[in-house]
Amino acid sequence: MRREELKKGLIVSCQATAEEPMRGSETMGRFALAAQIGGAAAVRMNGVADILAARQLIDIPVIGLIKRHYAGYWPYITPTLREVEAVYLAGCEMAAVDATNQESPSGMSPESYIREIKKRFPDLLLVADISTIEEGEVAEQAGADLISSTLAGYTEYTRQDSSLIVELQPPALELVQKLAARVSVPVIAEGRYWNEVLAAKAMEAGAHNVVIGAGITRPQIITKKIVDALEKYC
Ligand SMILES: CC(=O)N[C@H](C=O)[C@@H](O)[C@H](O)[C@H](O)COP(=O)(O)O
Repeated sequence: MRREELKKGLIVSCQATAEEPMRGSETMGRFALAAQIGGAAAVRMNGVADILAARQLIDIPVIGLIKRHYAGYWPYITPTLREVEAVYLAGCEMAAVDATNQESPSGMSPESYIREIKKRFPDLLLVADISTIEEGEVAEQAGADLISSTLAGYTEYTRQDSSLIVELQPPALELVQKLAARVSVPVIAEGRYWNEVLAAKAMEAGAHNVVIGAGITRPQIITKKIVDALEKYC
């Protein structure tokens, strides 16, 4: 797939951790199908089983990733070449990888990690998941095809000093705006965009795409947000 073929607009992240009630590849595949029916430009899926389940049902592009924790390391989104290869072999057009400055189990800097992935998998579109503008610029120079704000607010150096848990903080819209002005590759706004209002703001800020995950595919969180909003009436 060529980068120009990715339609602008919404990408739906269909992910659930082992503790979540929607966990199950069949369910994730169905979320992906619902996203396609609703008109999403692409989906973002974690793990080979979920990717394959989606692949059977949809023909829009799949951004694959594998979340894996290596002891002693923080990066966990497709952190080594082994996970990139698995995503590639599962048939994804695109792969999302950690491109932050935190020490990685790959043993490589973000720059050499991206260069190595592009060398080994030249036809895989590479989405660099970053947390700062500088990381985005380095990722572009190294050859990333798209830059996503996925990890803004999640790295040690971007965590906000707030009593709110990070998932409930506002999205990093300013970062998206600055990044879109600084890099020439498409920017994806991702992380804490809950609805169409925030998604539209991301597009106005210059994003090519906006990813919504929890706001569509984590019903227990959607429920809790609404329950909390109604608390004063109950
Ligand atoms: C930080 C991290 O691990 N983000 C993950 C990246 O793949 C997913 O858990 C998020 O759901 C995704 O980025 C979409 O974000 P949100 O669910 O906030 O719309």
